[in-house]
Amino acid sequence: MIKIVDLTKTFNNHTVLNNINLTIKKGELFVLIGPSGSGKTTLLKMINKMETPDAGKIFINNENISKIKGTQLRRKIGYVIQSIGLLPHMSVKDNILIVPKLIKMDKSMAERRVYELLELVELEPEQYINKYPHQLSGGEAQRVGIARALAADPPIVLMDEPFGALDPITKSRLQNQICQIHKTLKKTIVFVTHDIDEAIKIGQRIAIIKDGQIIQTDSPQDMLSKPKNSFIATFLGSDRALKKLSKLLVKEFKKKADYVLQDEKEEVIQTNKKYVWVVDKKSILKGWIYLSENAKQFTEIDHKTFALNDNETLKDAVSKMVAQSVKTLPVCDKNGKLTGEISLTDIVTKT
Ligand SMILES: Nc1ncnc2c1ncn2[C@@H]1O[C@H](COP(=O)(O)OP(=O)(O)OP(=O)(O)O)[C@@H](O)[C@H]1O
Repeated sequence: MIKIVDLTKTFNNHTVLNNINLTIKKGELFVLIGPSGSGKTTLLKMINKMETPDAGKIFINNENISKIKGTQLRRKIGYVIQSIGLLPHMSVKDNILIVPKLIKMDKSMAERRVYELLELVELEPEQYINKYPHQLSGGEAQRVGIARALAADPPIVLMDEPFGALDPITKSRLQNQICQIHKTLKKTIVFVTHDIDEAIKIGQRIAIIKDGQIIQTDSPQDMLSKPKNSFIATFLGSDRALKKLSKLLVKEFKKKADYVLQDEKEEVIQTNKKYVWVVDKKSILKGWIYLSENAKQFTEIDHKTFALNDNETLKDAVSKMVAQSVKTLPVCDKNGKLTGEISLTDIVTKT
């Protein structure tokens, strides 16, 4: 959908982007990451013609954007920036309505859209619609910024370090929201950040840019498994094996768990296994039995704190194993029903 061909940009004899080639697929959440000054913002701004290239071309849906007027192009591309850029004298509603008004969207449809979008970014419409930017927290203002970028239903949204200034908890919530919005609306999102954890968390593909050149483009998993060179490996961090685990879900790695019914736990016989899970008649996890050569020891457990659920990551699994000093953990559904188990050996050998 967005094709960048041999793109070069120079500011005052300094080549900021050097022969960039990149294709971003339709509906993809694509992350551009790199050190400060590496040219990320400049590249983003060229996609919506806020900057013009010195050489090279950009195609959107096979159309060369040099043939499209900047103002016209920008109405079809949402743009979210770190400093948010909400107009201070306008209410939340009027800020969101800026582009719908410009494109002369039907008034009642536009107003309905404001409600829909505020709900989408999890801001209660009645509570926020008439507020002014100075009455919002940083996270709320950023969510209004996202709603505004989506107001005219653009197929592409560019996001330039949108969560850079937020505290870690708000940042994490908004990252989850962006992933959810991306899943629901299926927009093409180009997201600039210099936070590698953010890139790995939200990106379907990541391009790492350095001194105006793209060094590697890959899915987070592939990049973490096979960094192309030492710059990428350093950029990904010495804990990149753990980061890789943060992209893998328990449900994809769990295996069948052996169990006995609570009422029959006295009858457990020795096997070559060191333990067996204990469940009640409804398959709710109640504990485990440690089986040694000459003893059987039952330990009661609370599935809420001890077990994993399907949507936790393998990083969560390892962290819980370390915290609980065990090498295997049960996996339960939300009611505590045992659905499998996961072992440290499996994590180490299969990832
Ligand atoms: N309009 C401009 N005029 C002159 N130099 C510019 C202009 N815009 C950007 N630059 C320079 O181009 C280089 C790349 O800037 P850019 O903002 O694209 O980097 P970035 O990777 O987004 O950095 P950061 O992560 O710090 O935001 C920098 O050296 C910057 O000073």
